[in-house]
Amino acid sequence: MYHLKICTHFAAAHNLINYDGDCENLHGHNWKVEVTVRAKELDESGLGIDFKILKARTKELLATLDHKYLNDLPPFKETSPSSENIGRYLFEALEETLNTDNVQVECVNVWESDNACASYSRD
Ligand SMILES: Nc1nc2c(c(=O)[nH]1)N=C([C@H](O)[C@H](O)COP(=O)(O)OP(=O)(O)OP(=O)(O)O)CN2
Ligand SMILES: [Zn+2]
Repeated sequence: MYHLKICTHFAAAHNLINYDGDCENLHGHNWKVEVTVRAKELDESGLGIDFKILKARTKELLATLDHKYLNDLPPFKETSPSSENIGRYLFEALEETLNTDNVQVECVNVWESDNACASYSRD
């Protein structure tokens, strides 16, 4: 099994809901997003999936969050935009566009600062 990872980022504002503390107030982050996929086999070029495709699909998705107020967006209208929930949203959206017989999204890491990260993967 091959494991491929790309890293990109987006900037947005949010506030945690049902949270007792200063993070319930409007604030922002430069989130770093790492997407890992696994590939069973390589193509004739020796690639599990082209990093260009992985980056393009991820960036296209992150563009819908970039420079937005996350709480106003449909995925987070009823769901607190924590790094955990952002990770799950990205994971499920990327599965839709990336998963094939050969390639599956394995993990999404969402870093909200240099020292705090939430990861989402399936059991
Ligand atoms: N498990 C999680 N915990 C917290 C999340 C989260 O998404 N998942 N998010 C927040 C807030 O978004 C907040 O912005 C983070 O606040 P804080 O930890 O205080 O971040 P700092 O960068 O200010 O950290 P310091 O180490 O205090 O400088 C909170 N928790
Ligand atoms: Zn925050």
